[in-house]
Amino acid sequence: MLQLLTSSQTREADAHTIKNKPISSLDLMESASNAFIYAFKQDVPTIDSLISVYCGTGNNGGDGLAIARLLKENAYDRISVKIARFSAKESADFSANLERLKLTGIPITEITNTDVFPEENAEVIIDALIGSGLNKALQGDLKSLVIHLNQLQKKVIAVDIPTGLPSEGPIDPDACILKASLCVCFQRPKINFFFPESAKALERFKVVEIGLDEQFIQSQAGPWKYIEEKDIRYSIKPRKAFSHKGTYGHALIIAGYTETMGAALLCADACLHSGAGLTTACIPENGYSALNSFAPEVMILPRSELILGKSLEKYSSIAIGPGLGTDKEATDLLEYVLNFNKARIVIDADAINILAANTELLTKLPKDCIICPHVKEFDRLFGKSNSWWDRVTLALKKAKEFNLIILLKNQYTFIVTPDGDILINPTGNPGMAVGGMGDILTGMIASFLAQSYPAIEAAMLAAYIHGAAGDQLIQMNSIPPRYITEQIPALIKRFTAPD
Ligand SMILES: NC(=O)C1=CN([C@@H]2O[C@H](COP(=O)(O)OP(=O)(O)OC[C@H]3O[C@@H](n4cnc5c(N)ncnc54)[C@H](O)[C@@H]3O)[C@@H](O)[C@H]2O)[C@@H](O)CC1
Ligand SMILES: [K+]
Repeated sequence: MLQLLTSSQTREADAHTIKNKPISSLDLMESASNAFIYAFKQDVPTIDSLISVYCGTGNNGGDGLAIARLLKENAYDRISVKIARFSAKESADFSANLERLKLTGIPITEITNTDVFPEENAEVIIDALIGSGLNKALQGDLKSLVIHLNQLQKKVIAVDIPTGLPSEGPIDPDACILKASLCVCFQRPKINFFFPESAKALERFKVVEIGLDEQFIQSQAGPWKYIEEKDIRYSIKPRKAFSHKGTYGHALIIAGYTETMGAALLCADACLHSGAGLTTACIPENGYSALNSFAPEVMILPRSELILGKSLEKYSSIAIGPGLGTDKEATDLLEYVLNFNKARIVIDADAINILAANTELLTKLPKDCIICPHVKEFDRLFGKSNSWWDRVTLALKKAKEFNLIILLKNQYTFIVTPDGDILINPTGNPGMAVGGMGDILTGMIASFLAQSYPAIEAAMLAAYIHGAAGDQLIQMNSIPPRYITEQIPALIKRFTAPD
């Protein structure tokens, strides 16, 4: 997993690398600028593009100056540089790069006030105004410049981070930010890239290596971790020779209601496709024939038997919630499952809403229980938050308080653990924003739990593979959740095979 850094940790990583590699800070800036050029060339391959590089006077601006020079060395020769000089401060590496730039003949314009902006006919703007050194909201001249640049509606490529976006912490919905179509960021994505509010700052990002000390970065403390494919490969266990269905556990899916039986079917079917040895669905009687034709491998536990107190002893995992409804019977079922207290449980959808209406049940959740709310379910359960940063911070507090794993759905799903980690899932795409998608995910988690994966791994595997299945279908505008299920067995096999 990639350890993500706050801006102050990034500064420490820069300083550590400079001291111990060793490398001069000017050479590190050169390395960062070269890495930017590498990504830039893939995105803007046409060397006669008109490019304007907007630079502040700190190190982000220093990068901008070096980038302009290196672009010229890479045959892009229609470049101009605009320096926003609204204060007398400039960093040493900015000054050194300005001297180097002056030798290239690239035209340099200084913007010292915002009464008149220089004419701008560039097709591409490179944003090197402010980077991770942002320490307050944009205001005054810099804010006017950013508003002006946004109004030009050009393609903007940001260096390290879009000007005005904080690297971490709540994103003010009214903040003035230079909107980038691409951000090329250094060594690690910024934590704030994973929150929906960052959509106003950037459309996509690419991460480039600049040569910071990886061992130092990975040893940093902090909850934010980014899941990689190798974590999935490391975690997945191959099916063994001489194994039988009993080896892979027995999952029970308690779900479905007359109007929402489909949720139960999708959930049980996804559980089956994710490798559980046996899957049983506890659904109302009017769903039996649908289940038998949709997924004949899935067995049935009559809802009436469970209500009468049927033992749960034989199930290795239980999923409860998809399409369950929130009536008295559903509440009784959830309470019955929680009182059993031995199962490995995943709670979703209506069962989360039942928890929200009966918060005393939260104290009955067994250790390492997984809940997988979307944003509305989360807010209903734990109260409203003003920003995603606040919401995920609250999830961290609640995960510790109730000893539970919270899988908070988002384009980048957050898996928040009682040990204080926030694992960010990188897979998935907007085509997956379709009803029923969460039911698939819940079935997958139940399946991995049944197969004895530790709960955090079960959540991580399910989130990653669910998203990866969606990414395999990226050519579809919207993806019916059933199609995700079809992808699962082969994807698991692929991640099991040696890389
Ligand atoms: N050696 C290093 O430390 C490296 C730094 N790099 C670059 O350096 C950047 C960070 O540079 P700096 O720390 O110099 O900071 P920035 O260049 O991001 O910002 C410059 C200065 O602007 C001022 N400022 C902050 N918020 C402001 C606001 N709202 N309005 C007006 N002024 C404001 C601050 O005094 C800050 O120091 C990174 O984003 C990256 O682009 C890279 O060159 C890699 C190596
Ligand atoms: K920037």
